[in-house]
Amino acid sequence: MTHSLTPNLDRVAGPSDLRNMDDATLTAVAHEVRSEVISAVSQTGGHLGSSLGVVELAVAIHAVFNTPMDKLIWDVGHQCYPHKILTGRRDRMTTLRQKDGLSGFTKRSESEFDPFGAAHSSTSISAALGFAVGRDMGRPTGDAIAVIGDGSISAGMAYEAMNNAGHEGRRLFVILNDNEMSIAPPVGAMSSYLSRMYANEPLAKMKSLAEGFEAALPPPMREGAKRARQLVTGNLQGSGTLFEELGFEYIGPINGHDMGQLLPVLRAARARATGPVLIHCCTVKGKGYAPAENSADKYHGVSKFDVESGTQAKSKPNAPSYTKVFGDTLTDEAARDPNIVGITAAMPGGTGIDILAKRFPSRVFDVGIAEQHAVTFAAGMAASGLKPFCAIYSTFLQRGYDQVVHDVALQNLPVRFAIDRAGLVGADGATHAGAFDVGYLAALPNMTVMAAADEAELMHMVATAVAHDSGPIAFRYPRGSGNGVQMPERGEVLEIGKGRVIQEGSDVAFLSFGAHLAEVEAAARLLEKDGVSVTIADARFAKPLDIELILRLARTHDALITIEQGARGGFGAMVLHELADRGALDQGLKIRTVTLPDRFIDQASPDEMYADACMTRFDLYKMAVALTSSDGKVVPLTKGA
Ligand SMILES: Cc1ncc(C[n+]2csc(CCOP(=O)(O)OP(=O)(O)O)c2C)c(N)n1
Ligand SMILES: CC(=O)[C@@H](O)[C@H](O)COP(=O)(O)O
Ligand SMILES: [Mg+2]
Repeated sequence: MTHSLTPNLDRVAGPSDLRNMDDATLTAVAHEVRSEVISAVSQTGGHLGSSLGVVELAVAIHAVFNTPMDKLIWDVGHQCYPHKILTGRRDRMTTLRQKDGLSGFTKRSESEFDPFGAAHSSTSISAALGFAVGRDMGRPTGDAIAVIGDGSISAGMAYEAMNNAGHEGRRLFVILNDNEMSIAPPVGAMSSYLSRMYANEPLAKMKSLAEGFEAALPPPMREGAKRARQLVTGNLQGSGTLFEELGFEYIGPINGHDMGQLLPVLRAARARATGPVLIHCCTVKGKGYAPAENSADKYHGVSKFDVESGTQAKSKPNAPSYTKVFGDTLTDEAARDPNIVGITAAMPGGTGIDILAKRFPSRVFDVGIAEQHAVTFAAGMAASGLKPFCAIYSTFLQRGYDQVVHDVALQNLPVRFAIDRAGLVGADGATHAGAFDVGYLAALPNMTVMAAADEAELMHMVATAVAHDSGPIAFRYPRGSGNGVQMPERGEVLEIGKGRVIQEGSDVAFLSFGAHLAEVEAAARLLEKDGVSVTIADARFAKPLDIELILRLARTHDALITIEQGARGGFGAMVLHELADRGALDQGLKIRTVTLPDRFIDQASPDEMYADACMTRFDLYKMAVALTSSDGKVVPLTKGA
């Protein structure tokens, strides 16, 4: 007879089962959930460290609150793996972040236990407050609980929400999961403030509990709470934390791995709260798995790994990553130009800004998860005469859009936007797909927008951005490694608004913008086998466009196809506007725009996602054949269907 390694977890089909368990069994369940998370992520890769840090929290919250009637909202959602295991998705954990599998984040369409989707940070308190208002206005919904990390609570949205929640005074629970880590070590005054809050206090003590909460706690904790409050505030009224000033009842700090603290505190809070409550839990990122706890990044995001040793299976790339090429090139440029500075919003490693920071630490600014501030901060620097490189992933820059419009473009300030993770990124799925930046940037007066076709082009674009002092400029490049092309010694300054012709043909012209060029070249090889003569051009710029080149391609070919790794409303749309305005579409030109479809694409490998988007070489080939065939029959792509 075989014994299950998870006898207690095996009894949990859903959170309601937790509510019939005693505290010791809940502790045992947490232990088993932790091994289950490690085992699943070792096979799939994913956000391990953050998930390991909230195992006890997930068990305790589901045991105390009445989910799914009560709405549990995980900020970012990257720590939701224990929650998924406990909410009926245990048997699908090895499909995490894969095509047709479980999302790596919370997702409304996936489970009734995911009341609000996430992946971008700092939205949970706003959403929870929305649910609280819904409840108070008679909607069939219970309590609202937001769990937010110390990194994510540094963002403006979280304060906007707390400011509003304190004013509303509605019953609402915010659990601050404070592990003293963002992706990188957290930065900023808020992070220092949180550290000070528990630096001198044993975790078991309560700093400031209202009388009602204290009374509801078991006697030893009640005494500890009172004592701690007196110690810190000198009186029993005990106000003074930032959260209290914002109108929250503050409970904590407590040890977020000790069920003996978590369960009574949550029960007391649930029994007594009348307004917004903030429960400050101290946790350890990577808790319970030594390789994670001991690593510098706490295994924030890992690839598949060997559980015994913690060694991750990382394939050796044939070419440097775009991120590294950007970081190295910017550092070389910065060595020549002391006005260059770098800005990142909590992603120093992800953006390659850490390379610049290593060489010129005083010229790099990590502002925390604060993209809006990052953009306006960069605008101020540009106004002062510096050359700021604001390096932000395409999707996260969405959060700073008004700042790009109002503070940068409108004032024509030369902020350089280095837009990493452009296009489809794979396992993080739709929330992280860099689909919209070309559309939202190219729409802006004064803005110059470039996309790198390969890593050498990226070097040229960094050099071009350094030289371009007359207004804002952006360049985009994808996640992952380059194509292994020959790299120049140094990037060349490109002529603004000029594309390049890769090969001349006569039947069909592919006008590519950005990193899909290699796929376009592969399509051209297929077409040439069929005797179709193909021109390939790399537009380099979506704004300003190389009108001369585009008009020539339109005049001299039967068909023109634009290609970009972005949504509709981007490069292709800019080309169509220009051609239409110049009357070039009046003569029956066959033109098609290959873009991402008008729908969100779920997680899969980038190749699978581009196949789903009908953007493979075979799709391009079929489109070109249809456009150039003598009967003129067009085979429409199925995108958007
Ligand atoms: C708007 C936005 N910017 C950046 C990120 C990238 N990001 C994901 S998790 C994370 C760190 C979050 O830290 P914290 O909230 O403390 O959670 P922890 O990983 O420590 O559990 C960052 C910067 C994001 N998801 N959303
Ligand atoms: C949750 C989150 O937003 C980040 O951790 C993100 O998953 C990082 O993505 P990269 O792996 O592309 O840096
Ligand atoms: Mg953290």
